[in-house]
Amino acid sequence: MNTASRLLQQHAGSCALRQPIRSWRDLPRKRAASPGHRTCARRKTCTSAAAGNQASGEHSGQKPYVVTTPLYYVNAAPHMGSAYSTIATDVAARFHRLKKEQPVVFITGTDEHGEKIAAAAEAKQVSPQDHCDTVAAEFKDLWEKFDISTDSFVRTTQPSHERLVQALLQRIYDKGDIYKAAYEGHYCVGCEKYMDEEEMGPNHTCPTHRTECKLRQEENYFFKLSKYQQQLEQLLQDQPDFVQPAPRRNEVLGWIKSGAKDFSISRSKVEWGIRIPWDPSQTIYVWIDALHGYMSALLDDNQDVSLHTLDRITEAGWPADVHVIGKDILRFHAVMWPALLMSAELPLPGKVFAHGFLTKDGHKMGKSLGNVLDPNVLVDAYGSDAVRFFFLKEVTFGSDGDFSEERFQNIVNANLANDIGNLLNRSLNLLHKFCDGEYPVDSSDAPESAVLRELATRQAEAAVQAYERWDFSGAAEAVLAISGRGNGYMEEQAPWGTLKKGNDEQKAQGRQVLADVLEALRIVALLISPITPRLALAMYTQLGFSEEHFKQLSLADVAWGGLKEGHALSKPVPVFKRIDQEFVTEPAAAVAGKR
Ligand SMILES: Nc1ncnc2c1ncn2[C@@H]1O[C@H](COP(=O)(O)OP(=O)(O)OP(=O)(O)O)[C@@H](O)[C@H]1O
Repeated sequence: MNTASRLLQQHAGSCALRQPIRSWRDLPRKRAASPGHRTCARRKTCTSAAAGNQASGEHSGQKPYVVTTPLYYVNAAPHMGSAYSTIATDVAARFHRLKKEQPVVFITGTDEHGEKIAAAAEAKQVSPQDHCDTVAAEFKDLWEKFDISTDSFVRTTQPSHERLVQALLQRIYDKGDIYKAAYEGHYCVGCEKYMDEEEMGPNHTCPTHRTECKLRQEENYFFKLSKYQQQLEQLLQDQPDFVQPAPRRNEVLGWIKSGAKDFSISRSKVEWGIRIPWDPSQTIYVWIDALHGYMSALLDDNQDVSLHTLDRITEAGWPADVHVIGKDILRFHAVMWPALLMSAELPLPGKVFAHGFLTKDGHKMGKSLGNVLDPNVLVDAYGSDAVRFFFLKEVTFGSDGDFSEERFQNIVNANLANDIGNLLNRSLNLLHKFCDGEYPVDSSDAPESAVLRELATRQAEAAVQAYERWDFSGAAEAVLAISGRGNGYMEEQAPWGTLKKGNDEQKAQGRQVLADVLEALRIVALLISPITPRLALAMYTQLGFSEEHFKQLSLADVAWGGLKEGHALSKPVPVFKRIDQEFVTEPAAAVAGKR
């Protein structure tokens, strides 16, 4: 055992008693105090239905559902692609909170070391740490604007993270899975990685960053990935869902079968990084450093970390259930990360979901290329719900999608302002005019075969199933089918006529139509709440419920029968303002939509 290991072990013995590992059993208290949560959207606009599930302590003793976004590289400000991953992960987190099966821990953060960061800082003539502080704050601010319900925002420059990475690598080194060797290869600074021949375009160009990958030679430490080839193959056979969607799994299996090559985990010439614990002349390769962030996000910022901590990492909530990533970083998450964990004998994440790219003119939007759509411009002009809704409904999760502002405005107006917002406004107006603003019957009195009850029940099931399989577009479509039918039903039944001029029986029918439409809209609000949390809260408020009530909702509440006779509904105020303004982005790709 080398000195560093010995020190780590001694440290383990002394600090374990003094400072127990943060346990997910402490989450309610920790959550309120965590730095990520201090800046999270929930503090300001707590629009998460069922956001209170952790605070209530109702899940004590259960492992949390842990879901992560990539840790974004702070080489430049966030763009719509970064926001896309984060919004999608937020939807998954919100949906799981609604299920109330487990507490949920939603992790995001920033990846802050490496050559590209040092270069970006130098270009601005600031220190790397100052640069990271500035850009990390931009990410946090953006997540707040987008109502991202983060539980933990991890930064890879925080002390607990640095200690955890060192402890974990030391364990792998002590096991004999790391060795030193000379390396020569073509390096892409944009990707911060050596590229295989088959990954590069003509003249050794990186297809993503469109720059030449320069030939480099250095002496590095290597991880014996090859030793884990069989175990990795077995993982993908035993857990076919480990990588989703299916084409990505096949891609990963192809990589593994074609030979899992040992890879370099250190850099000899990069100063801005975490030192290799047994050889401080080298720094840890930024990608290896960043992957550990998913684990250190579960620790307190300044927590002491030791080998002992690693042994008890499950008490902090590890493993993650799902890593949501873009398809560009699949190899790191689906091959390298599991292999490192296998070597360290720690539990593997449950799943890696790799979504597609938002493209501009058919090319991946990216910070390095600068061909990005500024999410601040969109969210400032149109609000969080509109942007969240458009990208989740219009881009099939897992596929690529382009943006067009014209299509954005059309879709959002048609679906959110007209189909949902107008229907609620019209029916509430009628309710105030003809029923004194009181819900006229018990919604559960409608027979199960009643048009809207039958449809809403069926579509709710379809929406829940779609969320479960990460088909956010399908979930949105299933919900819109309810509001769409609600509009049709209003037109067919025309309750305004019968309520005004009908006999008693016709008036009762008119009231029943309004009651059914409003109950259907309540279900719409709850089902769409993971995607458009503000709109959902506004709808619930209009339906006469408090924010507290909204926060306590669970999936069980999608069952027909929530609105009761005599319940007072609020005066109608538009819940979603129609967009009627000039475009705020440059003319972008002409056609949006699914591919
Ligand atoms: N165009 C995009 N579409 C969808 N997601 C994206 C896009 N660009 C980045 N992301 C998300 O961000 C992750 C990569 O984060 P990173 O900070 O490296 O961003 P980047 O813009 O791709 O950086 P760079 O252009 O410097 O390579 C992706 O895996 C994905 O989750």
